[in-house]
Order: sequence, then C-alpha cells, then structure tokens
Amino acid sequence: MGFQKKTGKGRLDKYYRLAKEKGYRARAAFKLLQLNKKYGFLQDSKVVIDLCAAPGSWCQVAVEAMPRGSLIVGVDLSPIKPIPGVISFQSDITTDKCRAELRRHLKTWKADTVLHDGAPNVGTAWIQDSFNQAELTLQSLKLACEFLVEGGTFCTKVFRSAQYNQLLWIFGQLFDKVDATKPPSSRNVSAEIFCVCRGFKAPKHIDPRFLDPRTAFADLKETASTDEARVYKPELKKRKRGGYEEGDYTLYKEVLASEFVESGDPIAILANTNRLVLETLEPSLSLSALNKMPATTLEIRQYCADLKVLGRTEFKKLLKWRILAREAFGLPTKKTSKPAAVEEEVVEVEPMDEELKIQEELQAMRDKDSAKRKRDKRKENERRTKEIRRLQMHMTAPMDIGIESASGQEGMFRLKSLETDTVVNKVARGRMTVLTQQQKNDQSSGIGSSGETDDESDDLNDALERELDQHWDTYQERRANYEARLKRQKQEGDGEWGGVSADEQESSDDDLVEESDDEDDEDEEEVNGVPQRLLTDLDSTTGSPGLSKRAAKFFNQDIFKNIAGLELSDSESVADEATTEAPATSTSDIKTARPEKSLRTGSEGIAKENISAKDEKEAETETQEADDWEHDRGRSNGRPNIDIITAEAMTLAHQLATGQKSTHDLIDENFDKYAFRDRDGLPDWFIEDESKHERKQKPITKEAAQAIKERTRALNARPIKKVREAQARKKFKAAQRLEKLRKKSDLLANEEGMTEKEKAESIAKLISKAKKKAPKRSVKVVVARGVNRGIQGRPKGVKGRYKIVDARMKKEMRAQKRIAKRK
Ligand SMILES: C[S@@+](CC[C@H](N)C(=O)[O-])C[C@H]1O[C@@H](n2cnc3c(N)ncnc32)[C@H](O)[C@@H]1O
Repeated sequence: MGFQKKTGKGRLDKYYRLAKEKGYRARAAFKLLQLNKKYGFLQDSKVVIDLCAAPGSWCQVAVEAMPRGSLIVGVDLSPIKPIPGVISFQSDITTDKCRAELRRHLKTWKADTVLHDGAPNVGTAWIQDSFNQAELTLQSLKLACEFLVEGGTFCTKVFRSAQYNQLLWIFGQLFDKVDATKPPSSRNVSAEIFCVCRGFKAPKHIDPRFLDPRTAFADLKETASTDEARVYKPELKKRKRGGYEEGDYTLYKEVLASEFVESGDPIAILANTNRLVLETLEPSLSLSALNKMPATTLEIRQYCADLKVLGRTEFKKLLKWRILAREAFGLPTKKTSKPAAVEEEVVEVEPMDEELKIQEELQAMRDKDSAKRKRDKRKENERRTKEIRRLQMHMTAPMDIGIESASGQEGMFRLKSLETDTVVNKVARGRMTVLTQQQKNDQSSGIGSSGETDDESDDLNDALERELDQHWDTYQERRANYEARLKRQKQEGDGEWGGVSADEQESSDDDLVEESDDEDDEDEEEVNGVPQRLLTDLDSTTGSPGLSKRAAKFFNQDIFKNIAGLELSDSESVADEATTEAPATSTSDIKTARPEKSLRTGSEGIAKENISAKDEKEAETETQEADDWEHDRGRSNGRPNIDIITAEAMTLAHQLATGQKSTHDLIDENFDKYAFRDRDGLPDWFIEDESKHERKQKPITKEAAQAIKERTRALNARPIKKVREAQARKKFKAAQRLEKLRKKSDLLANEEGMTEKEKAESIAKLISKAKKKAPKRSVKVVVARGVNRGIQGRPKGVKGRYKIVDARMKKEMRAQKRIAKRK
C-alpha cells in the first residue's frame, strides 16, 4: 500500500477543497456527514453535545442535519467562532467546570447524541499521545454517561492504539450496539477510527473503575516483564500468560544460597525462586562459610526463607549481602574487577615509521583525488547526456551546448588541455617565456616542486588552473566590453559597417570575446601572468579567418551549407587570406571573392528593401539616404541595427549569397506601380491601410523558414537578463575570492619558516576553506498552537531565528475572502 502524504499539498485533498467550497470550517465535517449517512443518528436528535468542537465543522453539520430548533452545545479548549443555532463555550472537557457549564446549558434536558472528535496535541511520542487520546475518549464517555438519554448515541473518535480493545469493551458494557468504522474522508495514514455506540443502557450505577483511566487501562500499564522489574518492582505482578517454561512444571523452587552467591545472574535467581537454602543435610563447605559470615544476620536468613514476600528494599539487602559474600570468597565483584579490565585494555602501540606514515597519507590523498575526478567526470557525462536529450526533444538550442562546454571544465581555455595541444608550440615561441618564468617561480616557491610528490603538485596545479580559468572568464567579459566600445568608435569614425568584410580580423559583436592576432597594446595585458598570446592562437585555430564571428555564425546555418564559395573561404588560413588581398586572377579567387562581395551588397540590399517599404523617395537616392537612415534609426550602439528576423529576409540573404540575385535586381524589384504614387491630399487612415497591402508578397524558401525558426528557438532558450546578471555576479565574486586566495597562497609560498610540506598543506587548506559555502541562516517556523498558543516572546525549546505563524487564521482569512467574492 502506498504511503499517503499528509503534509504540504497532500493535506489539501478533495475533502479539503469540498469543505472550502461548502463553507465548512474543517474537512472533518465530512467524517460526521458520512457517519450520519450510515447510522442516521442526527435526524432523530433534538439535543446534541459536541465535545472538542473547534473550529466547529461538526456543529455546522449538526445544524444542517438536525430538526429546526434543536439544541446544540459545542465545547473546546480553543474558542469557537459563533455559529447560528449553536451554543459554544471554551473549556477543558476533563474538568468539573466544563461539566457544570454543560449542565447549565442543558438544564434538565438530556442529550440524544454526544459527539466527540477530540485529539490532544500530537507530538512525537506516539505511545504517550495515543494514551492521552484514549484518556480523553474515556473522559468524553464519562460526560456522555452523565448527559445521555436512555437509548442515546455516543459517537467518538478512537485511535487504534494499545487501549483500543479496552475502550471497545467498556463501550460494549454501556451500549446495546457498538460499531467501529472508518469513514472514507478519514485519511488512511491516520490511526483514527470512529465508534458509533447506540442504545445507551443508562445504568443506575456505573462502576467508577470503568471510567477511570488508571483502572480501565491498568493491565496495559504493566509493561514490566523482565526479571529486573520483578525484583525492583515486586508490587507489579504479571500473570503467566505464556504458560510455564519448557520442562519446568513446578511452582515452588529452591536454590542453594552458595549458588546465588556464585551465580553471574543473581537477579534471575531472585525473580524466579521461592527460597534460598542456607542449610542442607549434606555438609557443604561454602554454605557453612556463608553461615559463619557476620553479614548473614537473622534478617538475611528470614529473607532467604521466602523470597516471594520480599519487597524492593529486602531484595537490595540480599544483593548487598551477596557482594560481601563474594568478597569473602575471593570472587570478583564490580569493585575488584574494574582494574583488571583496565589492564586488559592496555595495548602497546608501536610508533609508525615516519616514511610509511607519509606514504599512507599520500595514498589516501591520491585515492581521494582520483575519486573526486571520477565523480566530476561522471557528473559532466550526466550533464552532457541530459543536454543531448534536451536537444533531441527540442528543449534547447544547439548553440547552448557549445557555450556551456566552452565555459565548463572542458572549455577551450583550460590550460591542461592546452598542454597537449600543438598550439603550445606556438605559445612557446611567442610570449611563453613569461609563463615559463611563472612556472619557475612556482617551482622555486615550492608549489609542485620536487620536494613533494606528483600528486600534491597536481592538486595545486589544478587549483591554480581553475583559478586561472575563472580569471580568464572575468577578463574575457571585460575584454569583450572594451572591444565592443573600441569597435563602435572605429565604425563611427569611418561611418561604414564592415559586417562581413574579409579584411576584417577583429571581432564585431558583443558576444564575441576572442581576439585577433593583430591586436596591439591589449595583447600586452596579462591575466595572472598568462599572456594573451595564448588565447589569440587558440582563436585562430577555431574561428573562420575571413569572417567576423557574427558573420561566421550566420553563414554556419544549414541554409548556407552547400555554397561552394563559403566553404572555400572557411578552409583558407589567415596567411592565405592575406595573400588574396592582391587582385584575384584565378577563377577560384574570383569564386572566393564573390560571396563576400555579394554578402556586403546583401546587407545593403536588405537594408534597402526595408527602406523601400518605408518610403519610395528614399529608394531614389538609395546610398545616401540609406546612410542617413542608418544614422537616424538603425544605429544603436554605433552599429547598424540590421537583423535578419523574417523568413523573407533570410530567403533574400540566401539568394544574394548564392548569387541568384544581385543588388541591382533588388532595386529593380522595388520599382513598381506603387513606387511613385502621389499621396498628397490622401487621408492618413487611407495611407496607413494602403501601406499594409501595397507590399508585394515575396516568396520564401523552406530552408529559410527553418533557419528563422531555429534562430528564434535559440533566442528563446537564452537565459533571461536577471539570470545572466546573477551568473555574472557569481562569477565575479568567485574571481574575487580566488584573487584573495592567490595572494594568500603567494605569501605562504614565500614564507621562510615553513617546510614545503607545511606550505602545501596550508595552501590546500585555504583552497578547501574557500570552496566551503557559508551555511544559510534558517528561520524556524513555529505554529501558534498547543503550548505555543498565545505566547509572547521566544517559544520553549526554540533556538536561533524563529517566526510564529497561525495556520488556521490564514486559512480562514482566505476562505472568508473567497466567500465574500462569491457574494
Ligand atoms: C480534530 S479537532 C476537532 C474538530 C471538530 N470536530 C470540527 O469538526 O471542527 C480536535 C479538537 O480537540 C480539542 N481538544 C483537545 N483536548 C481537549 C480538551 N481536553 N478539552 C476540550 N477540547 C480539547 C482541540 O482543541 C481541537 O480543537
């Protein structure tokens, strides 16, 4: 059977909603409704007492089900908000005050039905709680016996606990018919059950032991069944329900007193024996020694004669006498056996060989490290699999994976992966000298030096690399911003968008963070001693040399896949590009150059197409006007704001790129019968309406539509600004932390009074400390019920921050609002 959730949303089941809908104060209303449907006791009742009635849903049901003008009295520890037709008051049903109050309200009448749905505050101690509940039920039965009319009904909640059968038995003595049932609205996880006791016998005299929890549940209280209990609490006698032990059918038992003294389990002997024998017919050395002992007084002899009449004190005296006898016999007692035990526990521990110890420590560190690596690898694989699955399900854009993997551990700027790359040779030729110097410094400072094992230095290198990676990320961000600004300034200087020019080696987008070889002074900047040359080289191996990154991204779309010219330019190296700056003579050169030209004109064409749609006059003076338009409207951030966002424009771009169309064709197409329409004197609404329909519908291709769809999906899959900002903040903070860490570790590394091992350990400690997150300060929520009801100040047993809430009030306020809305 599945476990039914009772917390959180699990509580808000259909009865909860139904109760809210019907205006009942609690879902408990349905329990009484269902019980009454089955047994029909409310319809025939004129007087009802509802014990433990708050918040009052049972009273509400009673008002609905009982004849008009009936008397309903509800009582609870908590206040009950007034219900029309119900008298309610606040009292503890276990008190005489409550009894008196009920009597006052009922006057001389008797109740036809007594309801009881009480539940004491349920804590964690289930046994105690269930006992309290049974006590409360017994208390309500007591009131029922006092107020019920002969033949009346008592409907009560009972928990299926140890006292359940006792309660049922008592009900059976007082009522003609007792039914135990669990209405459907009672949760399965709840141990509650409802007893409907009909036909109250109204006996003239009720034995008070029936209604006294001490006697009613007496048998159950006797839980002590061990020998210890029989010795230390001899007043609690347990019946031998399980019968006698195998092979032992005698009731009377005797044991020699010497046996008792020598035995390791004296309690068992005292519990199960009738007499300890001090004298036998056959002479016994130990018994005569016992008899001669001064401690064997007359009193002790009497105790030994009949153990079954002894109490706790007498048993204790006998046990003391046994200890004295053992000491006299030279047998071990607790006092004497202690030092022996200590002696046994002393173990000679040989000091461990220093070298062996270090080796063991190293092995442990190595194991830890390899386990961590495995864990990381597994996590990374899981992440990738998830990503691919998301991609397959069209939940993410293809470019997301690229971005993440670049920024993740396996990113292209990982120094570790760089070590194995051929690019490292180029690096060495360039400014690698600085890096080598850095390495030397590290070695001389002891980090990863030969003084330690490879593993330790690996750890430190990893940490430093991670640090460098993070610094690099921060640097990239700064760099991208700086570049974008520089680019904007340049563009504004020459007034033309270089877009997809082959000559351009610099990046041209905000997203673009890599830099070109030709960059000058910025290249000098170093991040933690790593020259930017490193990154330049990597960039040149991955990017498309002829195009800006944005353009390269654009032409990477499937739609441009099979265009020969583009493929060629992609495969060419930077050096080749440089040589093609000379006038192209061969056919292949022309092919290479053509798409570039087309693309440039393409962007112009697209711009012009937009222009022509706006105003035909602008088309006449196209170049000049287009520039103006760019200046006026399109140039945000210093760049033309031309973006291909429609399938139509994409088709056009494709046609331009493949040479199917030229600028001339585009301009030509825009001259039509609407181009020179005279608009003077035409009303605005007419011009507006016409402008919607006078544009020619241009054909679009399936590929273009697909490309736009992909693009939109990629855009939608981007994190929102807030998330990006939060990520950047996180990165920035991590970089700050690492910078601090780096400085500290530098200081440590140069510390003279420390050994290499100590230095390495301190640095490792610093790193692990930096990785730890500060624990979140939690606020404990305390519900203002039970002992916490109405308290001021800190609730008992609550440490730290806390907040007192009143769940019921919140619910009721919501319900009130809802009801008010309905009206
Ligand atoms: C489950 S609620 C009763 C719900 C009620 N039948 C209804 O339909 O709204 C149990 C109630 O028993 C009350 N209670 C517990 N011990 C009590 C006592 N000794 N005297 C009076 N009420 C008590 C609690 O205050 C609590 O409101």
